Amino acid sequence: MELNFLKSLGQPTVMNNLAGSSLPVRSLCSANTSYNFETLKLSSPAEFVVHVELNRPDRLNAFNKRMWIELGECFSRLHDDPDCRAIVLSGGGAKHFTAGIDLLDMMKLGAELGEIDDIGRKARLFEGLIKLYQDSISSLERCYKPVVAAVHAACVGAGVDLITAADIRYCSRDAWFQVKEVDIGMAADVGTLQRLPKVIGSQSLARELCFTARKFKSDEAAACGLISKVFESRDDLIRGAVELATELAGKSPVAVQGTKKNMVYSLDHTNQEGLDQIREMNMANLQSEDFINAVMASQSKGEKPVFAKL
Ligand SMILES: CCC/C=C/C=C/C(=O)SCCNC(=O)CCNC(=O)[C@H](O)C(C)(C)COP(=O)(O)OP(=O)(O)OC[C@H]1O[C@@H](n2cnc3c(N)ncnc32)[C@H](O)[C@@H]1OP(=O)(O)O
Repeated sequence: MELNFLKSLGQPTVMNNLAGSSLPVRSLCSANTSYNFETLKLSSPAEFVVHVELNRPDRLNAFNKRMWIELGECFSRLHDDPDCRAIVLSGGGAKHFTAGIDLLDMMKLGAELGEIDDIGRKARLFEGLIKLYQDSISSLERCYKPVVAAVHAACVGAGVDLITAADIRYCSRDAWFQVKEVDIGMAADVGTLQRLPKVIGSQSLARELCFTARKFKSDEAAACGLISKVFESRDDLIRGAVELATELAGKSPVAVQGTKKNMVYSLDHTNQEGLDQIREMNMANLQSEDFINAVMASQSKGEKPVFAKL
């Protein structure tokens, strides 16, 4: 392949940047000790990979207000963290991925609402809360780093909202899913109704699942495209998700993050708008050293390119 046009861009050559270069490497945990959350646990199982665990196992990882807030904060910080290139999201503890919204927390909210007489003021409180919860879920989508959701056992209500905002979904054989909102008397309002039909590509099935709130198991989730891989056990699931995230973290962050940005954008734009956006983006990104290094590494034998942090 003719690479002179790349050299003419005046970028560094692959030799400077192949594996074994002296680019400094920081692990997320040692470099950034400020990821301290009450409801989430973060670790770094591999270089540039962050494992986020929902961490309320004694409440089946149900979403209380604190968890909604911390989730949004966590993903918005990972978006900006150059030591993070790919994320695994799982439920901590052996029992379930998540039991959905914390119903005790909702009852507390009911008591708070009881103190307010006026419907207009009650409505304003709800508006703020729903927006907060919507933004929390959308933070996965807004984060440029790919998110691999790893689901075991129950994934109920808000759990489905959460995983449909992830990029890739894996699960263990024992996983089951339920868009439970209708059965607690509400229309789902933090993402499932928007994202699930697009994820599974069937309005008919999505509406059936949302209207009936029926449970569906891992085999059906895989058959309809909600899940792209099923593992026999939870340990295998986490291993598989970390392996995938590690593979993604080894690739050019300019390329991977640009790909996510454009695929998310293209979900609710026309093909032409998507093409316009990627053209604008690649006007800059094709001048990145990542492009040159990746192309040259693909021509060399077995050498893995090393990419600078982003
Ligand atoms: C503005 C709002 C936006 C967001 C909306 C989101 C909506 C939703 O998420 S709708 C779905 C709400 N969740 C549920 O309805 C799930 C209720 N729980 C269950 O169905 C079962 O607990 C489950 C199948 C998840 C697990 O069953 P398992 O037999 O394994 O456990 P249990 O013995 O039932 O539960 C153990 C203890 O956990 C408590 N618990 C379960 N779910 C919740 C929850 N969602 N919130 C708070 N606490 C929960 C359960 O009461 C047991 O407590 P204890 O008796 O004190 O041990």
